[in-house]
Amino acid sequence: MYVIEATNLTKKFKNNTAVNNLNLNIEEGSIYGFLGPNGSGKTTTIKMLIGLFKPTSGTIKICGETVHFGKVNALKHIGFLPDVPEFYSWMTAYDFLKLSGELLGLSGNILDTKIDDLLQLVGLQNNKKKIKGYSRGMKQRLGIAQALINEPKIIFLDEPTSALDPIGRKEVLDIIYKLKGKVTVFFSTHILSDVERICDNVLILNKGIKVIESTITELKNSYGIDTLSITLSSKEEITLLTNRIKDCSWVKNLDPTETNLLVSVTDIRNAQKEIPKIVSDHNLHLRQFITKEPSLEEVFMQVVNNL
Ligand SMILES: Nc1ncnc2c1ncn2[C@@H]1O[C@H](COP(=O)(O)OP(=O)(O)OP(=O)(O)O)[C@@H](O)[C@H]1O
Repeated sequence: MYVIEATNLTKKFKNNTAVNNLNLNIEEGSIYGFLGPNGSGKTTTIKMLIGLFKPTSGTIKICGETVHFGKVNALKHIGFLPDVPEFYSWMTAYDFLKLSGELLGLSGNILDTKIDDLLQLVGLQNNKKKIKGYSRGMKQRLGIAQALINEPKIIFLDEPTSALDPIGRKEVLDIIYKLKGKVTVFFSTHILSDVERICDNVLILNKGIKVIESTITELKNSYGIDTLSITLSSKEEITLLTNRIKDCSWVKNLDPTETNLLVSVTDIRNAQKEIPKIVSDHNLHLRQFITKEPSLEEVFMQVVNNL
């Protein structure tokens, strides 16, 4: 079942088309990576999907209910963590979640149990500090807890890891991953390794237009450039191998450094057959031969730069 459906969604700001004819069909329970460079229209899309921006044209359905700008009917299904979340800094995490729950009409033991579970989920269960003493990572984790307080079917996370250090990012990604299958996560970012770690499907947006939508594996298979890393025993051997293969049709790029050669190839099977043969024919000392999968970052750069 699709929990987010957008049809021909467009948003114009005067002459600037921030989102252009975007179609989305997002499956329940998935972690959906919404990728794009700065200014590509990610936040504008999210704001339309959650009813904060009125689309110039197009329709949106959340869990089957049409989103009408200014009406809250479909919003009961969603939670939202903005890119820069705001908190009452004098409160503790518990106080803040209690207030958030009460504003949504929750109370008593039900709310207390929910708060305990959420604090546990985001690793803030024993924290008695006021929010003003929180790190950015702790604030993002509290923001995720707040977005989940009304047991939404979908949470929208707008660049939740962008301002975090590697440890903070890992903590946030681990929490998001734990939600897999339980809540649909719509996760916008420009940090590609984060998407690679946790997302099922990705969409790449560029200048408001959907460029690609697929699984990460399909994306890498279709657009990735494979690389071979070859280690020999001397610089002379690397120079010889570089000269022998530089004109082969399957070589896209060569990057020799001392005893190592990185070869980007267009036809991995041919490269895997021919390079060991050349190494053997010239009696070179092969110390390492590794096939490196393309990273999502390389794929992204290729897709966006080829437009
Ligand atoms: N309220 C607004 N008024 C006018 N233009 C806007 C407004 N909000 C966004 N824009 C423009 O729409 C385009 C898309 O912006 P948006 O913030 O959606 O991109 P983004 O992908 O979220 O970027 P970032 O990663 O930098 O947050 C940009 O050209 C931006 O200047």
